[in-house]
Amino acid sequence: MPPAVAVHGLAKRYRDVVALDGASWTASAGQVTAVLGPNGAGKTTMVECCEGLRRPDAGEVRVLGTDPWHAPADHRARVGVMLQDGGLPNAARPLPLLRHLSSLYATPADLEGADGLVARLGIGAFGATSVRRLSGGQRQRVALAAALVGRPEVAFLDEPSAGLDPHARLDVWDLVREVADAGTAVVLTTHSFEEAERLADHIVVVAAGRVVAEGTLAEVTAGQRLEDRYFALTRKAVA
Ligand SMILES: Nc1ncnc2c1ncn2[C@@H]1O[C@H](COP(=O)(O)OP(=O)(O)OP(=O)(O)O)[C@@H](O)[C@H]1O
Repeated sequence: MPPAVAVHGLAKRYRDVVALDGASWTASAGQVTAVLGPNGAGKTTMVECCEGLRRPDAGEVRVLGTDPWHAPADHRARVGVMLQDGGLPNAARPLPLLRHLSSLYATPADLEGADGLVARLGIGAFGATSVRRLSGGQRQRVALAAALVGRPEVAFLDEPSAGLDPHARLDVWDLVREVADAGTAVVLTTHSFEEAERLADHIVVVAAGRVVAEGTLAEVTAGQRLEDRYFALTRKAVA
């Protein structure tokens, strides 16, 4: 089976800033792929190119076999997206928003059942509060539910657990694992070694716009701690 996400030689500049400099990696169905790298390494730019939100300058991106920049609406319906800033409308209230999004899909995920996204992510407690009044962690939970409500075949999650309290982090990890086990290719960016170690089937380390390591945890770490390997791989790029 071809990879759900295939990125080859991806390059992107913003004026005189080289954000991506020939990055190549893949992500597979049924796996959690964690993308790690220092601030400014190019992770968000890379994921945005995969989401069809940014046009690459060079290289090739295929998501479910399709070029996301030119993808039709039916492709976008197969892809879940959680942006770093949440990307939620400020005036919306979480429950009506999620119900609306759910109604756009033929076979949405369970939203309000006992084991639905609202209960799993503790959204009920603030389901009627407008997004602008939510805490950062509450917004993130709503954004994650919005990304998953359509049962996507590929889910791009930009730092899904950053800033969450320890209980919420565990809830998010359990949910992400289940979603991947059900067949979704989950691609998440993270700065957490613990998150990558506990959750990732596949790890991509990015530094200065290039992929400096890719593989299973065992392949990437080669017997070292992930943290130590990460510093060795990325130190030169941020120096
Ligand atoms: N819209 C933009 N205009 C100009 N420069 C940008 C823009 N977006 C990102 N950059 C630059 O591109 C580089 C890569 O940024 P990007 O956000 O992709 O990194 P990142 O790895 O996601 O970082 P972080 O871990 O801080 O989220 C950085 O130097 C950043 O300043």
